[in-house]
This record gives sequence, C-alpha cells and structure tokens, in this order.
Amino acid sequence: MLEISVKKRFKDFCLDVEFSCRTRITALFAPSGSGKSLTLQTIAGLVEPDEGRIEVNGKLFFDSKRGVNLPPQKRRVGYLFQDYALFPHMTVIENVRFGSKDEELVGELLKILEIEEIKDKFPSEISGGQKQRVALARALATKPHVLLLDEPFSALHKELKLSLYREIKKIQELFGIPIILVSHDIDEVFELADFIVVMEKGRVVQTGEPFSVFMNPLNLKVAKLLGHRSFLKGRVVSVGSDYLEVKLRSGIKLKCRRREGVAVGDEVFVSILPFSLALSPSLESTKLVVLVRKISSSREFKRIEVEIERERVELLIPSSLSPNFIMEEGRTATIYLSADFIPVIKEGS
Ligand SMILES: Nc1ncnc2c1ncn2[C@@H]1O[C@H](COP(=O)(O)OP(=O)(O)OP(=O)(O)O)[C@@H](O)[C@H]1O
Repeated sequence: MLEISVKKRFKDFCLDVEFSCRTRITALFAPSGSGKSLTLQTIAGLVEPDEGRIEVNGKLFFDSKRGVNLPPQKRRVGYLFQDYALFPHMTVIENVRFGSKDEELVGELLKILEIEEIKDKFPSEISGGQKQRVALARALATKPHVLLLDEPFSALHKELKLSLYREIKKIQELFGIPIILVSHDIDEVFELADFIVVMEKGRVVQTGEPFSVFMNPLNLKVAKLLGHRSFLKGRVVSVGSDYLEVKLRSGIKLKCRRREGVAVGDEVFVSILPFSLALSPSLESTKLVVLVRKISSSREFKRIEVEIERERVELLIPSSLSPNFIMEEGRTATIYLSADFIPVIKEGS
C-alpha cells in the first residue's frame, strides 16, 4: 500500500503528484520528462518534496506538516535502474552480500534468481540479464518495504525481458512487497502491472486498472500515449446499457463500448484498435465495407491496413485465423468490428 501526495518546484519543472495504490505492481507511465523518476526519488528519500506526505505499508516516510522526513537508509527501499550499478571489483555473491549479511537469505536469493552458478564471477564476466538479476538480488537482500524499478529492463532484448517479468512476479508473490515500476512500454505495463498511473508534465492525469484505462482513455492525448492510433470522428446517436452508437461523418453507424459520461448528441472520437476486428458477425459488431490498402505478415499476425472514411486504420489478425479473412490489396472487403473493442473519447475532454 502506497499513498503519495507531494509537490516539488524546480526552476523549470513542477512535480505535483498524488495517487494511492493498494495493488501489487503499479506502473508509472508517461512521456519522457514527465516526472516519473523524480516521483521514485521522492519515495526513496533522494529528493525532498517542498510539501506533502508519503506513506508505504503503514510506515510514514515523509510528512511536511509533521516534520517527518526519514533518511533513505531508514526507508528500506530497493531501487533498480537501467544501469545495474553493481560494484565491479566484487563478485556476484559479494554484491548480493553487500545488501545483507544474512547468509541464508543471500543463498535463497541466489537460488530464486537463478544466479547460483555465476556467484563467483565478476560483473564484467556476466550478461546484461544476469547483471540485472544480481542487482535485483542485492536490492531484495536489504528486505525492502517497497521495490522501485526505474526502467530496469529497457536495455534488454525481448526474451530476457520476458524471463525477468516472470522473476519480478515471482518475487512479488514471495516477498509480498509493493513494486513501483517506471515504464515507457505499454506492453510491459500490461505484462506486469495491476495498476497504472498515467502522468503528464509532473501531474497525474489518469489512474486505474491497466485494461480499464486503456479502454477508457481520459482524452486523445492519453489515448495516443497508450498506443491508440486510428481515430474517426462522429456523433453519439443512441446509448444502451452496454453499448452506444456513433454516427460517423459518412453516415455509417458504428456500435461502440458504452462510456460513463458520454450522452446522445456528444461529439466523440472513436478509436479503432488493431484488435477491433471480429471473426464473425454478431449483435455487438458493425458490418463495414472497406478498401484494403496494404497487407503484410509476421510470424504471429497478419497486418491489414484498410481505409475507413479516408482514414488509414491498421487491423491485426492472428496468423492462425487469417485463412478466415479473404482480402486482397486494392480491393474492397467486408469486415466486422467488435463494439467491445471500440472505445469512444469525448471531444474536448
Ligand atoms: N534535480 C533536479 N533539478 C532540477 N530539475 C530536475 C531535477 N531532476 C529532474 N529535473 C527535471 O524534472 C523533469 C522530470 O524529470 P524526470 O527524470 O523525473 O522525468 P521522467 O518522466 O522520469 O523522464 P524519462 O522517462 O526521460 O526518464 C525534467 O524536465 C528534468 O529536467
């Protein structure tokens, strides 16, 4: 459990963040320079806020009103960066021991993070993924109350990232500590986090469960940040219990997810997601005839670029299902879009 509400003014930047999370892994997601790292530094005690309050698992780290400001060493925060910050003159096991003199715990961490076999090697003799496991073991050896991860995986390739994600989840379950992760990568957020804090220019703009935030982005800017790419403009013409209908400029009526606060007559943007395509017609889908512009294939997906209302829209079809869709570049095709995967965003929100 983390509760934070802090302000810190710099010459050219103002950090003003407030959020609380009861979840296991929270992701701070924002463009570069939004204050993600600064937020972690205030939690770690490396940057002192001008005012505010920080509480982690019932322990008060900072409270400007009560004059509380625990020094970093008393906060017991595990902090991991992109550069591993291992001591080059120490072996793997010596690096981990630096975090704790408890030999049992050190041995356990070497085992959990699968670095036993390299325990006598020096950092220069091991791979990037192994270095990050050692850094993680060293951070956990201090028995931290909270683990802060500042883009620790961004320099690693995909397979290594996936194996470290598994480690992080395992560690969270074993140690039960909250983890705050800074990430630029929405796939990473979906893979790891159960809560997302979207930030912009030093402020929190939206929080929630990742899928819910993804399907209900606050505005166009947040939608783009989360990876939405294709938007169509229209007006809401009916609202039901689960779905609503949007009339596009060409007159097509598109069934979309219902959204709180969106009413008949509202001007909205409809976001067509790569996975909005439905395999077969249903009550919750809309039939459209589209022009197929481009088709390309990868191992997992067929990528189809179609034109809807003069907008280029990218759709993905899992390769295993692609024989069900007969499409040719330059020709029209009939497709069905699933309302469940079509979010709407109120214009001007
Ligand atoms: N000690 C400091 N003094 C003055 N300004 C700072 C200080 N630390 C950070 N900043 C400024 O605060 C802003 C936010 O920085 P921060 O590193 O928190 O962003 P970020 O969201 O983590 O970005 P990135 O994803 O690029 O790491 C930046 O404009 C940065 O220049």
